[in-house]
Amino acid sequence: MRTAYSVETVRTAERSLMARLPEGALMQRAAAGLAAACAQLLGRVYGSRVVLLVGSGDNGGDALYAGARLARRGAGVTAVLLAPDRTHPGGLAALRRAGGSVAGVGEAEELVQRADLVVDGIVGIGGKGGLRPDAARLAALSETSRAIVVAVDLPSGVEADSGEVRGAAVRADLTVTFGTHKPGLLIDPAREHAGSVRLVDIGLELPEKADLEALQHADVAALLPAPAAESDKYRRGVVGIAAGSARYPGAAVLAVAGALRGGAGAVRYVGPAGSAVIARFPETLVSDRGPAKAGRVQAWVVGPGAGDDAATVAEVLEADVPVLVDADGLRLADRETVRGRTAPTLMTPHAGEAAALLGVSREEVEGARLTAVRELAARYGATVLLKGSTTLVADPGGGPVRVNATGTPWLATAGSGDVLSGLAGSLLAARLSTRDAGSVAAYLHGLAGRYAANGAPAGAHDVANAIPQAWRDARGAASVRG
Ligand SMILES: NC(=O)C1=CN([C@@H]2O[C@H](COP(=O)(O)OP(=O)(O)OC[C@H]3O[C@@H](n4cnc5c(N)ncnc54)[C@H](OP(=O)(O)O)[C@@H]3O)[C@@H](O)[C@H]2O)[C@@H](O)CC1
Ligand SMILES: Nc1ncnc2c1ncn2[C@@H]1O[C@H](COP(=O)(O)OP(=O)(O)O)[C@@H](O)[C@H]1O
Ligand SMILES: [K+]
Repeated sequence: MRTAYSVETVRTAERSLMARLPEGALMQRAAAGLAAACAQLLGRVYGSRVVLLVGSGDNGGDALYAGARLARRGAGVTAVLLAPDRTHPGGLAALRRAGGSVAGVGEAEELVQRADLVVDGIVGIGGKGGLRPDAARLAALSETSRAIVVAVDLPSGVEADSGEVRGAAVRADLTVTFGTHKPGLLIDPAREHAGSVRLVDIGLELPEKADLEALQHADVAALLPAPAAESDKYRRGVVGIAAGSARYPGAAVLAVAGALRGGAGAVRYVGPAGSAVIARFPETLVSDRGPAKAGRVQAWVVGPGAGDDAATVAEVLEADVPVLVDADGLRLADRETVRGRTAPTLMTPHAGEAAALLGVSREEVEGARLTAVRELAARYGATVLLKGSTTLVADPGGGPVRVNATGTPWLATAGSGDVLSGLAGSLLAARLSTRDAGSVAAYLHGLAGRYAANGAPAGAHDVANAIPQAWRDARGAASVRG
């Protein structure tokens, strides 16, 4: 599991470690890791031109000590000081001793234009609010520079705890972060500013409960349902799909396509698109009765392509099994009914649907995904999976939010959300919790999107067809294969 911790937790861990170590030891560990990453990117350090953008805090100190290490290996290093009288004194002295030089903000543009490598030490976890004007100008220079840009701990200008970006922010090729990932490094829009992220271990001891978690192959492998010798289709779980309409029969077909690859033993379909579903997937159990009379299921999916069929949504929400609500179902579901359910509910909005539920704009949701997903989960008393460039899954009672890193923008294709809801519903029927079902489905769906697209456009049915490949890939990390 990859984990990320908030600034407050990082500060607490740093304080306790610093109390046990000689002064400056942590910063030396950080600077050594930073300098090594820079050297690797440069290839040849000797003779390279390095510009450090140095703010008045310890983030600037890291940049200066790393710059000193590069200068000792023959790089020409110049530090642009945002606040010359408040620059980290030890770092500045080290750079000078190593032969580095110092410049003012006025000289930054020319220096950055000629640089091979720019190191962003403007602000790290001590940054508050949007960047101040001088810092914002330096950040903007980094955006237009042809040099490699390495951010120290975080790209300056992004919010460490939320991934929000309010105004100018450095756009890095690589971010070298210390001790732990910060949530913002894994959530867009900040994630995009970070480029690749390298974690340098500085020995921090962090609590067990993280603020953000990202599943990895081995975590997914451990959660995937696998049939045992005594399994039959009912024991494996039956998922009910109440989706599609005369107008949108395709949504039903795609949700069933996802569900058939999700580990349930059988897929039951109710709704007006039965003939389209059976024509494509004859293994589906199609019922022409409503959800309450369709036969037993261990989980329901309701909403994809449902149009205005509020009655079916209400009927499904009455079932005492886990329910996944997606697409039109989100608009049609009564909030108090969802809150009052005793069995778990998983809601899967994209940013536009989340915005409508929260009464804010789509841009606001996209700019502050973490806040939006937590707020929705709290309002509905349900697990919420917020789709998009970084998919987030939040439980209503708090706890670590899951972030999915496997997706690809090729997934932004009509119907791919329907495949996801079928897949997640199937995992619910196979008895995963709403949080695990949502995050495992997002993981497999993202991976399937990569396999299906492989650098070229793919349709939603291609994504569904690639789920088994994603599943096998994730299971490859497990020790026992079935
Ligand atoms: N502690 C440790 O053990 C270790 C810490 N490490 C490193 O320390 C970093 C944290 O250092 P930090 O606490 O000094 O804060 P930092 O990120 O440099 O920023 C504060 C400075 O920025 C300024 N500033 C604030 N907001 C601003 C804005 N919007 N726009 C412009 N300026 C703004 C603010 O100015 P002030 O408000 O004081 O006027 C202040 O001077 C951390 O990210 C990691 O890199 C590593 O060495 C590992 C060991
Ligand atoms: N930029 C992106 N990067 C990664 N995944 C994306 C991106 N945009 C959309 N997706 C994914 O594609 C799927 C689209 O779902 P949705 O918006 O519900 O589409 P539809 O309603 O057409 O099925 C979701 O799983 C979402 O997370
Ligand atoms: K920085």
